[in-house]
Amino acid sequence: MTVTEEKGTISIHTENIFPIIKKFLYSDHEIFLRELVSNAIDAVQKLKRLSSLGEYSGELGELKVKVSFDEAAKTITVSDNGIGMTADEIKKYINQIAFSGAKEFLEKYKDAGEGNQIIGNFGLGFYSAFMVAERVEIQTLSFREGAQAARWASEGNTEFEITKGERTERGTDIILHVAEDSKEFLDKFRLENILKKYSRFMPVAIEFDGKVINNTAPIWAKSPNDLKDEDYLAFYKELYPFSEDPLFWIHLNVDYPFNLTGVLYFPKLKNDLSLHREKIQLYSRQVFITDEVKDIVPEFLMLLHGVIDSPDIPLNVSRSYLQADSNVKKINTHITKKVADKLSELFKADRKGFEEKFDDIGLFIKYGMVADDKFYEKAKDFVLVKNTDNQYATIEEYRQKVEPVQTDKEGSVVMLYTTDPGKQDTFIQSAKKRGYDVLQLNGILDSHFINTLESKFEKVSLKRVDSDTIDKLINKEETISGILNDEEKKNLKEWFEQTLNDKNLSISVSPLPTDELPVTITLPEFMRRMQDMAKTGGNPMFGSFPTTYQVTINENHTLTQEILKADEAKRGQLIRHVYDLALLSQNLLSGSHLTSFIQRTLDLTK
Ligand SMILES: Nc1ncnc2c1ncn2[C@@H]1O[C@H](COP(=O)(O)OP(=O)(O)OP(=O)(O)O)[C@@H](O)[C@H]1O
Repeated sequence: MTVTEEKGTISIHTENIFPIIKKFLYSDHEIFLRELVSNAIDAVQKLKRLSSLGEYSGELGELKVKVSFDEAAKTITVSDNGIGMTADEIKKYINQIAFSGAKEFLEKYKDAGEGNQIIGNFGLGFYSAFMVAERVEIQTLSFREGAQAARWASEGNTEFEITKGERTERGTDIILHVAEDSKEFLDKFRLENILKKYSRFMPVAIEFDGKVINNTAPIWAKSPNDLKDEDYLAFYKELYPFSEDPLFWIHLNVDYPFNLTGVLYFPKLKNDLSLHREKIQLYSRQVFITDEVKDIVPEFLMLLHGVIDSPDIPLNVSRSYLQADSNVKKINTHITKKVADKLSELFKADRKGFEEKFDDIGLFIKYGMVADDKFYEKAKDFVLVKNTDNQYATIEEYRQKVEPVQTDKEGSVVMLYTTDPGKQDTFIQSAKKRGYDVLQLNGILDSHFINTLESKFEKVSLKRVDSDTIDKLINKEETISGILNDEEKKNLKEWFEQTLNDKNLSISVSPLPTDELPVTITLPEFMRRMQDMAKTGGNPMFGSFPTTYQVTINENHTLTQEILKADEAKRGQLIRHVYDLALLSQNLLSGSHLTSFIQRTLDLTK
């Protein structure tokens, strides 16, 4: 195994791959360091394996990778004491394999066509060194007995040279002679930052500037049995130093049919979902790949934090391809199932604790239910609803609870809800007086959640408590009799129309219980829903429909009798007054209307 000097031409057909690669990976030049450090780590781990298999009997020594730079000489060096290479191996692995990776990249690029984005983290391996170096040199000594040190150098074109090398100890130095336009990398902070970004959890010690920069045994690579809560919390702090503690976490550990490890944390969700996105980091065998996991992790799971590590996620392809990849799909399904199982387990093991956490995790669960049918199937048994007395129930528990009182004449269970207990109090109280229960559904996703529930639960509908008068809210067989004749009703309706003079009001006279307000203003459920959906991403056209409020005059109320009896002047005053009371009960009375209401009230008590 002696090194014979050689010059040669690397066998690829395209002479000018390099400028193309350089151009298209422009924004990601820094990954050269990830690739070279990964190779160095592979070389160390291969040696460890050979040693444990008994194929290498020499001393292992302190296995490590060292990154250094020399500003004056304009070099960056990645050294390892791994298996090294013989001259023949350089020819095989570097000349053929490394450069064929580059060729493959070019072919993929051609296939993808101009407009198609190629994912930045294409594993270009060794060749990526040429994104920052005008010349790359390898000094290496193989672990094999009697091996001779070898040196390889190339300028990134298709020519290379191999000569005798200088290394006296087992391992490899990759020396980059940094190009003029990449001098920014000859900087301690820059290099340290890149190393921390990509190599923070790589499995072999990496030394830079006199210290080890990585944690070689992050918790996701350990067995859950060996870990305590403190370990998970400490790791969370390590990942997100300024965040509040997470609520709980899931340790992923799959060998078959794909390889996946990781820890996913449930953060305390704030109503602004965008704050929580893009926090999952994707690794491949402890090498950081990306924190843009958009197409790898289902949308709703992106609210989770933590780490996913899988060598089975293809990274060297375009994003549209990634979504269709069968491993990615399996991984998605698996994670979704694990997350649902964990929540179900928490619910069953500690219902009270689950209820206490529900305000923080409810948003996440509902998001999952709206977005993913499989998740819905599991979550429907543990998702909770909370009523205005702050009591929690599952959907089924709640359905059973309200069924006796809140079933309408079609046999549908009508669940009532409020989006604002303060503003809708009058309506809540009148519902409660009739023995109805009212849910609080005021989260940002609740309008979608309500639609999902209605589409999945047969004979269940949800209505906002102020969407109709109490008799029609839950339309039962029983009718309340009215005390007015047709003539009186007709007059009332006309007087109201003339006095209020607003074409957005649809006025009617109805028999309501005497303890209801004389006038009730409601916005029908369907109309409000169309508006809500338009606000949160539905068809915006619905939002521009004119809003018609229903104004219902309670013919059984004593004040209505007063209106009928009053002279014209008093009648106008009373009509405005009962209408203002209706507005007031919904917190809708403001400005000059409020001022004249106060004045009128004072006049009345004179
Ligand atoms: N530091 C090193 N020590 C020993 N062998 C190395 C070292 N660096 C590279 N090699 C050899 O060169 C080969 C080609 O490296 P390259 O990084 O281009 O491809 P890869 O590591 O096989 O794949 P990829 O980087 O795309 O995951 C490696 O497979 C390895 O055999």
